[in-house]
Amino acid sequence: MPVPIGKFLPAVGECMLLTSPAFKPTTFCRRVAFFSCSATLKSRAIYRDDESDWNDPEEYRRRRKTEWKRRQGGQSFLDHLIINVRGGKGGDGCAAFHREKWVPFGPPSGGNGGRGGDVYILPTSELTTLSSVAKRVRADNGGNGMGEWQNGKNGAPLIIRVPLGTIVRQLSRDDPRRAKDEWEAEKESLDGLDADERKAKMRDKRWVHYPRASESNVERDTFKEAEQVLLKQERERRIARRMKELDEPIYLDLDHEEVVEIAPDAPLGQPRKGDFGHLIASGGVGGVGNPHFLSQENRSPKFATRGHEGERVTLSLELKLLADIGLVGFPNAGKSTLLRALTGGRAKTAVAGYAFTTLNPVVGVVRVAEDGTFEGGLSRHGMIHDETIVEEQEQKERMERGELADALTRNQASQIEADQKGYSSGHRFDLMERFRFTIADNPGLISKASENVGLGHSFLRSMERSLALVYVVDFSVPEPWEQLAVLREELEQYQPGMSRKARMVIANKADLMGADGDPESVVEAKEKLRRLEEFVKENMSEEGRMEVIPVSAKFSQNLQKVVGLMMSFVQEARDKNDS
Ligand SMILES: Nc1nc2c(ncn2[C@@H]2O[C@H](COP(=O)(O)OP(=O)(O)OP(=O)(O)O)[C@@H](O)[C@H]2O)c(=O)[nH]1
Ligand SMILES: [Mg+2]
Repeated sequence: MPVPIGKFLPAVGECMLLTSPAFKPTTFCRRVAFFSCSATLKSRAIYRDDESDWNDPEEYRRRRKTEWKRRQGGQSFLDHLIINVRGGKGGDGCAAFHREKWVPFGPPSGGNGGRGGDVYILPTSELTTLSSVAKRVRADNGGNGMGEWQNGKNGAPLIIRVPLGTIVRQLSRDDPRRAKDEWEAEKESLDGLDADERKAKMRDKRWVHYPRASESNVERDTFKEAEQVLLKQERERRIARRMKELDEPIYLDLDHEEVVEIAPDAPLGQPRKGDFGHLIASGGVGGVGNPHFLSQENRSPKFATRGHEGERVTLSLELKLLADIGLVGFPNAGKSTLLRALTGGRAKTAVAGYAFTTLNPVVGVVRVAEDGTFEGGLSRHGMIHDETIVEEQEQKERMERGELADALTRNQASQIEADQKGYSSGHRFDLMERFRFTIADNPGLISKASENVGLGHSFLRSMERSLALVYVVDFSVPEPWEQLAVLREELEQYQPGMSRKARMVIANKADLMGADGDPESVVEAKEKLRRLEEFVKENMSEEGRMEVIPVSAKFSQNLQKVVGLMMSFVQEARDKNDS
């Protein structure tokens, strides 16, 4: 039997909620009132710092998590990551002399150190998020040289795999998030030491001495000369590196998978160019063994050099999310609930009555049939999208009552639905599907987000590539248009012109309007909708005509229209991009 929810949505031409015969309208309405009330109260408590209950351990934990996220400044969103990369250190050269029977004073025979491993970055279609990328990456060190002219082995190259659509940028020197390079790190380690200690430490880092020869070595002219040469080369290397960082910092837009094709007639052993992707940090060169310092003046050099440190770079990785539509709204406006409703509960995004429940953008897929029916609207179980904790509790209770033992599987339920309606969700929808698009649910945006209030606004990066944006406002607050003005302002603060991408305003939680059945509150709700529409018309005309749609995400009401409009925005933008 169809049951109307509230009085307002039916009044604006909304459909009825179809329920199973076992459904009890009275309990249902009581539950609606209870949860919506608690949601509003809770959200207010979190908004105002002074009112929040710091003694509640659960709330305290949540606030700390949100605060941590905010301090990360967007670094810990899945689509943005800062990583420190280090090439492997070169292996040390060896100071040794050849010894064999009847040859007591053989020639110097220390081998050279191996090269440190290089670090490469490789785009691959096998990944879709940056979550598997480590924040600290370090390639293998080269092996040390050994006696009898044995050179150390080279460190293995290390490949960082990233999803297609990743932008790699090297952080500039003045960026506080950049890790120190090898010279800065050394300088820091010398802080607080006197001149002699510094010199000794610096030497120790660069030279390997034959056993018990270190003191005599440093007195010798040949060593002093070699040290001068080494320091000069190092200075030149440092200047060259810094110039390179300044003139051509790493910037890679990894949009295409690299297919390495080697000509069939290529000679054997030809290096497989591009196999590893793009070189981003080279490993340090290995140190040289003591034969390198053999000269007329020094017939038995008792020193060798250590391997160079590998290059250190700090990279910002940014994955351009490929969601067609981005939801923008205040915390608690119901963005996550809306995404769940549109995807029939398939998008796993947490819903709760406190601010900043969503900490990372989440993408869901909306599938639409020829006649405009969307998959989310078919799901019998997904009709009511309650808070995650409530759903879990219900599930638990059902399990304890043993109801789930006889419950139909998703496929069985789908089969019954298909028989009844001709349509069903899941794999069966594949046959009907004619159009699909993706929607990104985002963390809440609040006033002064551009000044890093709330979670800041760095997550908006994930919406830069969206084809269209949709505002979601909480229609049950006294003046929803105020939210709209703030959202628009914050989008502009993030990127001038970004608010022009907005195409529609969703006035969510419309079920709360006129829920008491009082005709006066229905009139009030209609008036509020009119004022919201007027506000949009007067203040947001730059974006073109924007529809204001009252919906109830929680009860999946009026979503058909929303899907229809979203589909047309996406289609239009795709056509434009193609032409
Ligand atoms: N009555 C009613 N409540 C809703 C509706 N949509 C969402 N809610 C409730 O509003 C609260 C917030 O919902 P969320 O979906 O977590 O809101 P959000 O915008 O994702 O919030 P953040 O992730 O914090 O930005 C929850 O208690 C929901 O149950 C709706 O249409 N009607
Ligand atoms: Mg959310």
